[in-house]
Amino acid sequence: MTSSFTDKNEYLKYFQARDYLGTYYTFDSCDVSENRLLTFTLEKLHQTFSSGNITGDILIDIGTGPTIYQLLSACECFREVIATDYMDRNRQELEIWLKKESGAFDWRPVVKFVCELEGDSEKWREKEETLRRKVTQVLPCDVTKKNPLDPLVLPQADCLLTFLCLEAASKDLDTYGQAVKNITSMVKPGGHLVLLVVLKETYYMVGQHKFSCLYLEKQHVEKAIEEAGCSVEHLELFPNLEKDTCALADYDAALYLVARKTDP
Ligand SMILES: C[S@@+](CC[C@H](N)C(=O)[O-])C[C@H]1O[C@@H](n2cnc3c(N)ncnc32)[C@H](O)[C@@H]1O
Repeated sequence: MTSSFTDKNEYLKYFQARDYLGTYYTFDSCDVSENRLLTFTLEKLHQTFSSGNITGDILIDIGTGPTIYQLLSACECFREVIATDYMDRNRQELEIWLKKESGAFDWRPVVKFVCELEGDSEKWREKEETLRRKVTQVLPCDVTKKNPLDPLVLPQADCLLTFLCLEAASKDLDTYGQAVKNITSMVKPGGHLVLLVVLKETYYMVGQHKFSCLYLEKQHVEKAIEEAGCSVEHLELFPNLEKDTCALADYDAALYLVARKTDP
């Protein structure tokens, strides 16, 4: 595959949930600290959601993929969590974990890490059950549509997460800006957006396949957020120190960002 944009058909053909999980979320020694981006992200999510400032009825995660790590801290703060993804296979993988079916991916090292941040790693079973209970729907979604959940229309969410999705789904900066607007329309005025974005990345690997990523600089993300009627409340950068030694992805840094929707 060339470095050109990975379109939806290629995602359907080549993005294997198990390869993705195996590459980015499997830990040889059950020690999550070997994945520095993941531990950074979990720590930031813990800080954001343990503050008690972001709570409400509905949390929507856009482009959940086959992963649950991003929901572990947040699920404590909302009555209901709605997971979404473009691909059936990812949604199925998620359902397997939610329904505790055989062969479900083992998220225990990650769940225990989050419970440790919350003060008691022994509570991992409770945490898993809380998340399973709170995820009420796993829905198809396409961020390039004006209503990403089309034809469904949901009440606006109190908070929306999107981790490592929009830069994978957007072929250029205009599409990215529009995708940010599309997902922001799903949030209540005064509600929050929490994003994890990789900067200056051109590709990431899933199994043997290379997936494109829109090359984004920090100011591109800030501009898109502001043009979607949001103001940035918190922003942190995480440098990729393994850029030259790890061929899995070529991002320069990851950006963790919390914004508030100010315009209706
Ligand atoms: C790099 S994965 C991120 C998955 C997960 N959020 C994580 O943090 O690991 C990118 C995700 O974006 C999804 N995706 C790609 N194009 C999309 C689109 N147009 N609308 C919604 N999701 C899309 C893919 O199916 C995939 O699950």
